[in-house]
Amino acid sequence: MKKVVFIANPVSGNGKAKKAAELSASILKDNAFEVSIKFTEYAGHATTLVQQLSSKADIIVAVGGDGTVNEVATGLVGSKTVLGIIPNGSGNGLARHLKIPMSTKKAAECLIHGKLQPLDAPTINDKFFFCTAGVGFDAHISHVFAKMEGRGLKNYIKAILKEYGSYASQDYTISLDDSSSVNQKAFVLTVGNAAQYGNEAVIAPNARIGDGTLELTALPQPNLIRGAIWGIRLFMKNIDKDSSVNTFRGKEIKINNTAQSVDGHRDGEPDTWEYPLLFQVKQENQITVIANSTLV
Ligand SMILES: Nc1ncnc2c1ncn2[C@@H]1O[C@H](COP(=O)(O)OP(=O)(O)OP(=O)(O)O)[C@@H](O)[C@H]1O
Repeated sequence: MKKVVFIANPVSGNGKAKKAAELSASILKDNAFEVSIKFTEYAGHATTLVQQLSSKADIIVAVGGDGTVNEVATGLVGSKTVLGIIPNGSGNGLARHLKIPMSTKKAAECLIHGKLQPLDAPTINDKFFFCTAGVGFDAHISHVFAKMEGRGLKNYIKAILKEYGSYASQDYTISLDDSSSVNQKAFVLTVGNAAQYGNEAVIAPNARIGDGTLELTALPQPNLIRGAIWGIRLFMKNIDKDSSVNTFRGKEIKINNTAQSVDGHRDGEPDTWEYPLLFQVKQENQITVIANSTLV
């Protein structure tokens, strides 16, 4: 009998994780899986729980958003235990990339009938990310959003509209693998392991989760019209086709700036890093995830 542990973040998705964990656990139990549920008690707890439990489980399922998925997946690096996801956040970028349904019942069925896929575990200055990470306006928004009361898409859009006019592009130098560096003035620099931020907003359309490379998308300072076009292109999944946008690809991406440190984001959660920034994929860190399709 396969052993499945659900790790649910009770604060994700405005508190709906308990119900989602219980419903999905009961569906797996009815299909002859041995199930248990653990709830996180603080930020970072999911990684500790996974490190304690992974040797006793076949599958560990993150019930939450990308922040919870990040913590569970981080704990799985170096183990053979498979990652499952019951999406319960506001963006659910990695779950959407994996075509996992947003309905809890269907996502639970996907845990039973889905396909195993290799998932790279890239790092930014030695901290893992699985979906996207980067610096610039989106990272700034993740820091502003973290200080707001309440979460959800509505608050996220509120933060974007409030900060848009006052945020200025920065000068960066970018080097890929062993190549020489290029100078890039950018409003947003996002590194994709998976393609999207969440909510089907695709910032790195050619990112593939198990191909051992990262895709960097650089957006210059936009005017209002350009910003609106990018908004449409994110959802049309073709931001890379815009003539103002530069994309880069590598196993190792270095980003530097004259500042000492920078506010970044890892899988949508705010983080602060020292320059130079090193985004890196290593084959030995790859884990396995349950997807709804092989086209990831
Ligand atoms: N018990 C807890 N109390 C407070 N914070 C927690 C707890 N468990 C986990 N967290 C933190 O909650 C944060 C948000 O979690 P998560 O990203 O899963 O949900 P979300 O913000 O609703 O979804 P999304 O990232 O898709 O917007 C994570 O950074 C995680 O570390």
